[in-house]
Amino acid sequence: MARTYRVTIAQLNPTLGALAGNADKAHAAWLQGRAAGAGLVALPEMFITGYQTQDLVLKPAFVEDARAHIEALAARCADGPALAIGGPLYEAGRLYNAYYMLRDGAVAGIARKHHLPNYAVFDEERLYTSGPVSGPFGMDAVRLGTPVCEDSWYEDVAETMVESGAEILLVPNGSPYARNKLDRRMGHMVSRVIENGVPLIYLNMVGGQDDQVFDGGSFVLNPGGKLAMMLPVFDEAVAHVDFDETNHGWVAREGEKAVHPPVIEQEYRLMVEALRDYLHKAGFSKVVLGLSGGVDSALVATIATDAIGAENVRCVMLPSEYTSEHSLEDAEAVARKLGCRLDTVPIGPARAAVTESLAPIFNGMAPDVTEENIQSRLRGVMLMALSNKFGEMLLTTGNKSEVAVGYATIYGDMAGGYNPIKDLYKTRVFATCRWRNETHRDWMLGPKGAAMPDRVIDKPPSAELRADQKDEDSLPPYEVLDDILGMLIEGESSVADCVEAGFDRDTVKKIEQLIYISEYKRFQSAPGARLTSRAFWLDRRYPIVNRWRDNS
Ligand SMILES: Nc1ncnc2c1ncn2[C@@H]1O[C@H](COP(=O)(O)OP(=O)(O)OC[C@H]2O[C@@H]([n+]3cccc(C(=O)O)c3)[C@H](O)[C@@H]2O)[C@@H](O)[C@H]1O
Ligand SMILES: Nc1ncnc2c1ncn2[C@@H]1O[C@H](COP(=O)(O)OP(=O)(O)OP(=O)(O)O)[C@@H](O)[C@H]1O
Ligand SMILES: NC(=O)CC[C@H](N)C(=O)O
Repeated sequence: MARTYRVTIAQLNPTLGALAGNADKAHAAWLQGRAAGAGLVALPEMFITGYQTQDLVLKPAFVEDARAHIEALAARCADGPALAIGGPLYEAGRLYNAYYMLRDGAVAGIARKHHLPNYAVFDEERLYTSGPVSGPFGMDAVRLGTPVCEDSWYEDVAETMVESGAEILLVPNGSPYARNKLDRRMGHMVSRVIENGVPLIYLNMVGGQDDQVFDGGSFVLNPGGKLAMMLPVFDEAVAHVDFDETNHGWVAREGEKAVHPPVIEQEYRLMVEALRDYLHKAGFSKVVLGLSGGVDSALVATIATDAIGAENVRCVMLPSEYTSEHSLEDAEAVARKLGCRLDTVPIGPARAAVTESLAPIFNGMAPDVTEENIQSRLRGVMLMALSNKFGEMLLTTGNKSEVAVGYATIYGDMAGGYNPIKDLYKTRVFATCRWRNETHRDWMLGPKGAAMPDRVIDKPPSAELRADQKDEDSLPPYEVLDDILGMLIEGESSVADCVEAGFDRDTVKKIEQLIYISEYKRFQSAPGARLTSRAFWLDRRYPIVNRWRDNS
């Protein structure tokens, strides 16, 4: 009689360092798999520790603790299916990124990651030794090869495993979202099944860790590359994959095929998940932010409301003499539509006190950006006071265009613990606001309908730090700025490339200069949700002091 084999895959959200909690999640998935008659329950890469551990994994006590939790999990899961889970392995003076097979109460086998990613946000060569390519795990009915994440982006590991008998490939991943990443993953995995003629399970985790968000989207391919199953993005899911033995080897039965939403929705969801996980995993349940009546803080307030609910979001209007009537009205309208609390804290009296204190030293000097920045810093002082008093994390609101050119006040509006829109260019801020105004999904805790009035989106952006100030007094229009930034940052293009593309050379040189001289601001800035493969922090590491300029 033809045999069948069931693998339960657990697309779950670990918390970095919460070893016992992650083990409990793995155990709960194992119970589901056991109840469903699975032969194996599989979890993603480094699930016991959470991913990415960065240098924490260089601490021997952490690795020993992770190993102890894996062994305890093996004992808990003795009576039922095998359990496969990622974790670190310290062996003969070397550290590996490993995938453990637990069976009959013990560690039955270990695969060691061979290809260590060492680009973008990954530094695995700094942390781990490249392992030898292992042969397959012999399970009850099948032989299973387990290339770990990056291993499956190359031909050799899967090929060697299949040559040594693997009949099914199971790829555990810690693969964070970046724009169009699913196409890249799919391209690599289709190549592996076509080259090797065996089915493949691609298993990713979900959830936010610092700036990165693991987007799930686990899937199953049959030989030839046909999709047999697709799980949703961002949701936790435990699914059963059934394989039938045929004359041509194992074939996965067709199952759920989730259709993933368009990029604008995925990225909005990502910013929501990133913020919620950052707060909850760090032990916060509430936030505070300055709501200016402008579009950036309106979007951040909306993301926060969708992530943790209006009752946990405090908005604060901190007007000065330059705050326009429409800003007051717009801040009020946004908070009302979202259902958030809005407090008003005028900064005039504090500003007068600072001006008076500094007057003897500034005597005879004309006002300049110093006085503008004092206002911004006083807002930071007030907002951090509220944060301290009420235990609400301060959100900062600079979009990627501003962060790129340093258009923000250090220790002023840059004050804050997390920036949900740090990797979202201003032109995308506008598009995202329009999209959210027209769209509501079950996972949004905020209200249906337009939370951001048209005027908030359509008015010319202004910092309102002096009379009649507009962003375009200091910067090119955002459509132009964002295109140039896209070339200089995402594309690493030269100044000559930008001129060739039709941009004015003086404008490009000015933007280049602003990017380089604001490196110190980004170094001191809050982390934020990573959307692209060129987000500020780990993807792009530039020197702070740098006198090179591109004279092309
Ligand atoms: N390489 C370096 N390494 C370390 N520190 C460095 C530095 N270069 C300057 N600095 C320090 O940084 C200071 C200059 O930076 P900073 O004080 O931020 O001042 P700055 O960048 O000159 O001014 C802030 C700009 O952001 C604009 N803006 C836009 C949007 C919103 C807001 C807002 O506040 O709401 C502001 C504002 O209109 C103004 O043009 C220097 O005085 C110096 O202390
Ligand atoms: N009057 C204000 N009341 C409350 N917060 C303010 C006020 N002005 C500025 N802020 C805070 O400082 C941030 C930067 O402000 P600013 O208005 O200068 O720049 P922006 O990038 O155009 O942001 P926004 O689009 O939110 O106005 C705002 O997003 C907000 O969090
Ligand atoms: N965990 C990993 O090996 C990450 C690198 C991997 N290729 C990715 O999906 O981004």
